[in-house]
Amino acid sequence: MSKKKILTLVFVREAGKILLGFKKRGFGAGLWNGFGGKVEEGETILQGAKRELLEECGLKAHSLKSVGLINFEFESDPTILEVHIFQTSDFSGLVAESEEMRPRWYSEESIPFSQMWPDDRLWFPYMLKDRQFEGYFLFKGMDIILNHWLKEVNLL
Ligand SMILES: Cc1cc(-c2ccco2)c2oc(N)nc2c1
Repeated sequence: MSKKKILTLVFVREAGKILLGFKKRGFGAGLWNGFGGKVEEGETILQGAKRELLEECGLKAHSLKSVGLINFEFESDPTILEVHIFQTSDFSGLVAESEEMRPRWYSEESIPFSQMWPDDRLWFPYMLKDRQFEGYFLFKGMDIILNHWLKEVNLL
């Protein structure tokens, strides 16, 4: 029976730049990514996304826009990671490093895809154009995509 884990990812955008975090430890360590993690018991996905953003980089999101939903699977593990992806430009606070993440603003023209999960270069174009999408990726290890699909959707 395959288990499902619900995770969030939040990307902060401002003036042609996007805030990424360098993951310092744990799952995805050594890669630049959005801010997020597991949704805890008793919180909504939105609450979990805002909580992780605040914990990981010090920013408080006042609103989040849903941009994507991706199911990830690893060949070696039956658990499906259901990742809810959001973006925000409606935030306050000062960017701060945490135990988990080292934040850094990147120009949208120079995103470090070679130091990110390999799926990112496939779906970032949707997010950067504010187009909503759904997708599925089957991984072998951390860096080989065995199979995937992506489709644009219109949710709202
Ligand atoms: C397999 C996988 C997982 C995640 C993830 C972990 C926590 C939230 O998302 C990814 O994030 C990105 N950008 N690609 C990813 C691939």
